[in-house]
Amino acid sequence: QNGKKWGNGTKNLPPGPPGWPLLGNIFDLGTVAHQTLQELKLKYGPVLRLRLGSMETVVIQSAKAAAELFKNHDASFCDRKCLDVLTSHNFRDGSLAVGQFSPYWRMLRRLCSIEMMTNKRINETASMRRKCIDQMIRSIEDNAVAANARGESIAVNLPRYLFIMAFNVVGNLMLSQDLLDSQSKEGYEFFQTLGKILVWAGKPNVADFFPFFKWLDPQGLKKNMLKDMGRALEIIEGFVKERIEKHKPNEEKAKDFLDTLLEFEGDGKDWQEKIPYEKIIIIIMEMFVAGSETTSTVIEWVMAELLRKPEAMRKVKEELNEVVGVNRNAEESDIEKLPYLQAVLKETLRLHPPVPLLVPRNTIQDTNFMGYHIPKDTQVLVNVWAIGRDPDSWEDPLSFRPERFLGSSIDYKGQNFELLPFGSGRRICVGMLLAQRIVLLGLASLIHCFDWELEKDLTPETLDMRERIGISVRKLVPLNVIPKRRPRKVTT
Ligand code: HEM
Repeated sequence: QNGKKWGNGTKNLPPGPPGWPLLGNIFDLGTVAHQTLQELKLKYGPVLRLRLGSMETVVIQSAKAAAELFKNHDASFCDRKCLDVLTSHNFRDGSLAVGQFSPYWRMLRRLCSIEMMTNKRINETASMRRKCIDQMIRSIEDNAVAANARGESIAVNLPRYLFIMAFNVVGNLMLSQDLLDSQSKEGYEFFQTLGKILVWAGKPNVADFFPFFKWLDPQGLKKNMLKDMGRALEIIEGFVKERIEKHKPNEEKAKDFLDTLLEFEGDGKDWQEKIPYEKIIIIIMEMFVAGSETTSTVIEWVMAELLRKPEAMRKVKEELNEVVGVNRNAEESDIEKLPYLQAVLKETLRLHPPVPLLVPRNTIQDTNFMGYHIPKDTQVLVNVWAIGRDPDSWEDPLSFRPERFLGSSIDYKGQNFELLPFGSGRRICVGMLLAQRIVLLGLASLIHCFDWELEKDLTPETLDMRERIGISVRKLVPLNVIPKRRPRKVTT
């Protein structure tokens, strides 16, 4: 099919499988889309065209094509294609992540970048992250002690603890509050409701492929989303009201993100008024959706890879012993002195990017892309999972070898197109620097405080590394591991 002219017969659209009448290539996606798409690359090359029902889609699958997109065409590709379920309760209109490229989006993006992407602002909240990570370490230990006393296995379901930690970090940044402490019934309900929202948003929906089905909602996804998102927004609104009550004006308190949103009165450029209250609630909720599971999933994948590679785990521990020493906890200020741990994170993000196709883009105009015609309103997916495993970009791509990054300048900050777990360009993840801090300090603390062992019936060779699809790609089988306290002083 390469180079064949499609559609109106005059424009050179990218190649792709022929597909069924009406349905197009829906069945070509398989159950794990990023893996199936990688296989299609072998036949059709790195720029693939699919028709998903009535939705035109282009998939980018090589570092060279990604570089072309982000360096030369980012402006045409910087809108988002939005899932139908995410239009519930006008979510899209307030959202940064799936919002249309618009003055509102530009204003919000700038505001978030200042709050989350500048080292100065991130440094101001270092002790809060330390506190949330210490709480996690303590509760893993308490759980192990209690299980031991009951004569049960002390293995812990690690992703559960990680998710709670990441969720509380976001809660503190947004609202100066641990939402998941034992006191907060609403916090727990919000946490559970968010889990359901992630399920509804992660399921393929017929209404996205055939707008005609929107009103029918044959899978009931919109109905479920309306209910659960409605409840989640209600709970967030409750927290916001409570937090406004608590922080009286002129009181000396560290500013949180809610303060920033409430105080904003226009930027003299894209937005000249206050941010409407309903939008503030949506923005805060979105940060929980975008920031908790992604971050906790990465830590789980790193731990799983290290448990499969005892040699790499040993090197991480040695580095920590050398830099941090045995009598104190790791701090964020240690991170730059931990090059091996940083390399381990890069290698894990290369093999297990939690958002493997990035958040779908949408073209805002007809574009000539690498000699192909890409019409306006085409969904654009970038398969960073396939690019991370591409033998044209990586030597021995399927092996976990953190050493490949030692002495290399390749990073995941959007400039090296063979490694794009956070995307690139105008829509690059706005929480990237924050996520990096949480993940690296979380890992350093988990590994410095405990020796981790697999359960009796598992070996590094038999650890299950299959993927589970949702809004982020997690381990199908949650990592259950045994924490053994290292013989030294730990949490403060
Ligand atoms: C390791 C953890 C994370 C990963 C792997 C990740 C990944 C991504 C990716 C791939 C995108 C889309 C980028 C693109 O289209 O080019 C994105 C967007 C976004 N992320 Fe993250 N993310 C993580 C953590 C976070 C955190 C902690 C937050 C905030 C608390 C956050 C907030 C957002 C937002 C708001 C967007 C939308 C940006 C926009 O459309 O302008 N993310 N993230």
